[in-house]
Amino acid sequence: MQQVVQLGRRLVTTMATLNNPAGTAVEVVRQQKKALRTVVRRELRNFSPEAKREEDEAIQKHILSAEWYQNSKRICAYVSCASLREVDTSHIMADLLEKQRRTAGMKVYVPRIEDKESHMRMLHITNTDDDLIANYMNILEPTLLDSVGNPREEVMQATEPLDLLLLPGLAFDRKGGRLGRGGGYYDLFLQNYLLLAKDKGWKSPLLVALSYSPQIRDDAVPVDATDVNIDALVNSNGILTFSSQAEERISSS
Ligand SMILES: Nc1nc2c(c(=O)[nH]1)N(C=O)[C@@H](CNc1ccc(C(=O)N[C@@H](CCC(=O)O)C(=O)O)cc1)CN2
Ligand SMILES: Nc1ncnc2c1ncn2[C@@H]1O[C@H](COP(=O)(O)OP(=O)(O)OP(=O)(O)O)[C@@H](O)[C@H]1O
Repeated sequence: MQQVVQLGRRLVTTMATLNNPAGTAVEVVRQQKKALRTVVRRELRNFSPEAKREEDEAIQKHILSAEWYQNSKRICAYVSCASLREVDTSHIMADLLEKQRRTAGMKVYVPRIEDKESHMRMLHITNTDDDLIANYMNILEPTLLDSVGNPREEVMQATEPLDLLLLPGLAFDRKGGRLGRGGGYYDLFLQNYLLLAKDKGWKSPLLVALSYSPQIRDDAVPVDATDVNIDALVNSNGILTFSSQAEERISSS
């Protein structure tokens, strides 16, 4: 029965792509993304804990000492999840929250997923002890209300622009292409935020991802029209820049 259903599905897909040539390319990219995710997940599982620890330290050290990071006041970061084998952000989060306590105008936001349709909000937090709670995937996310019961400020409603976004991801190429985990959360958020920034006449935030060495691919990662390129990629050897904005803000600092 299962086989019949699968055959049926394959036939529907084949017919859809025959009738719609544009659908072919979309489906090919979707399959390429799926295949690359499988390869990179496997490589990350085989990446030794020692190598991981070493790269975690080097990547965070690089960011913490960079001027483009130190000069940013309004920042979105991700709360790293060990079971997803993500580059650790605990030192960065601690630094950001400590600086936020003593710097007027500094704001730190982290993601909270809203539903399974790629909606995610970036909410303001002040600490990692009381403000975060594990979601169904065991990722720590902000609670909806702060400690006194007020709704948290969110990036899409803020009156000032973001300077910097630190992004997770599964695979990256050497030209700014980024492959996420397949939820489309960051792509949709970035699309909406970049539209808002344009509308308000704000300059775009710097989009910087963090990556272990097996996640950097020599071949281009598969992308489609909804994927947003990153400006720069921090790895254990330093930073790779991909855009003129990154060259201006990073290379010169
Ligand atoms: N730390 C962190 N926070 C984040 C993200 C992230 O990638 N990292 N997100 C970025 O979008 C959003 C959460 N989205 C996610 C979407 C899919 C998977 C995922 O596929 N996880 C497993 C497999 C599936 C599962 O357990 O259900 C995996 O990748 O192995 C994880 C997070 C918002 N917060
Ligand atoms: N801007 C968008 N608007 C609507 N849907 C989107 C948008 N971006 C991505 N999606 C949807 O999300 C799903 C996953 O997309 P994709 O595989 O590119 O995600 P990803 O890059 O791995 O995830 P993420 O952006 O969270 O890192 C796709 O079905 C896609 O259509």
